[in-house]
Amino acid sequence: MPASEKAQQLRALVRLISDAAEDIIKEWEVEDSAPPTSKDAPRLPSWELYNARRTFIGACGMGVDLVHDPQTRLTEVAASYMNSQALRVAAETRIADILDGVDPSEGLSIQKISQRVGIQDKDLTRVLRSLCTLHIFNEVKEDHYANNATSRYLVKNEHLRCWLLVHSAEAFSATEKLPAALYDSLQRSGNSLRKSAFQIAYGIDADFWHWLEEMVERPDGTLGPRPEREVWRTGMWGFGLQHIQAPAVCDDYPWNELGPCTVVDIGAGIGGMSLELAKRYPQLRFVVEDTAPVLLHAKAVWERELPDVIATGRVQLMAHNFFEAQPVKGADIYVLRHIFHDWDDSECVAILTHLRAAMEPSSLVLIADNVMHSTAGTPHLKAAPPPLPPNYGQAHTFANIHDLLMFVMFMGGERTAEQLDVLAAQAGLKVTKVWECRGLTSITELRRDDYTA
Ligand SMILES: C[S@@+](CC[C@H](N)C(=O)[O-])C[C@H]1O[C@@H](n2cnc3c(N)ncnc32)[C@H](O)[C@@H]1O
Repeated sequence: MPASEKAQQLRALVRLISDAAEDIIKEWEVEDSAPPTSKDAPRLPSWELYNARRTFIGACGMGVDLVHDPQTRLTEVAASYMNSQALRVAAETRIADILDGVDPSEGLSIQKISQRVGIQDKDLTRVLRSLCTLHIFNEVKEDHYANNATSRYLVKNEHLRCWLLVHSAEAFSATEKLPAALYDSLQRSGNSLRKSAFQIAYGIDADFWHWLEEMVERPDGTLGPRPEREVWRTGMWGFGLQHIQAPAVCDDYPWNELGPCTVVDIGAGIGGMSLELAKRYPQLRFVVEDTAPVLLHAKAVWERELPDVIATGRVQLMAHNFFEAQPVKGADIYVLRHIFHDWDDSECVAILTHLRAAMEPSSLVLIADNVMHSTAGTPHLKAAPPPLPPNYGQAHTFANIHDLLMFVMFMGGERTAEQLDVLAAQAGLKVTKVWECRGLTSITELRRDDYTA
């Protein structure tokens, strides 16, 4: 690229960064004047903050690409797993907890940290210096460390700690086999003949979920649940789903504009999404569907959280296999949150076909999943301001990571709205709108293909 073109691009990026920064500061001030109402509920950024953030992050990322030496940048990307593993070590050894309460101007010596975590001080230094360079922890003076604003989030925060381990332990080992899982994909037709990268890495036929539920021998010789199970329960289901993946699906779809409606929550788990909707939107009724064992757990949660809703029948718990005919006919809304990304295309079409058979002309299907946005853009999603690619470039990184994570662990994956539309058409449905939500998960609305507004 000629220097004049690069200069033009760099100036445009710096302008974006500068404008976005002012918007961010304004929104920080607004946030400061209204402290969070609950420390447990995810705090949603305003749309202004959300958009300014992704513009800022995207523009910084694109600026780095523009000004960095390309060969060094490629090398850094190729070796970026080192950062992941450094953070994993810090999470496993609870370094943020060790630094809690330490004088931020003095820090704690590497020798003292090293004694607490059981790693040689000069080796641990490598880990901590890598993280400090990424603005996680502070090296306040030579070989003395303290928490900073980012690492402080990890202090006594078992949910976040486990969420980080979900992404850096088994998923890391599985990702090493991503090339192996890809390179033989043309030789094998149909997912039933293929193994996930996780299965290849662990040399097993069982899928991840069966592996996770296995009983294993503990150090004392007795049998017990795999320790990883608690990590996934605490990190994924107890935190990440609500706080990081889908913080806004109950806010950014116009639930409050629906009249009295029946929402069928398919593969609902304990019905976390319906539970949240039931608390906020009293006009909605729910059918929570999953397998019978999961519903036992769901019943206990609903009885504890919303006993009236269960007693009055505003929610019904119904055992149902989503590969069989849908028992609730003509519901207003069928919602599937975080279901499709677990399944192959043919299985998603089978699920949709059963829904199509149950739908009235006015029924809706809402698919709540990560909607992939490519750098080529799509009319379904808001495009970033130029010169950013339409998907906001590096601000979309986590979506791509998550797509690959679903693939390596479960042979699943996330889809674009266009890919969903192709599946919908095979089941007699069509994508009518994508409701973009703040966070990873958005809502794609499907209607019958004979629907006219
Ligand atoms: C990733 S979880 C999503 C749970 C929930 N929708 C949420 O967003 O919290 C997938 C759910 O699908 C359920 N599931 C898997 N296969 C199923 C089937 N054939 N029929 C019904 N539910 C199924 C699982 O039991 C699990 O609760």
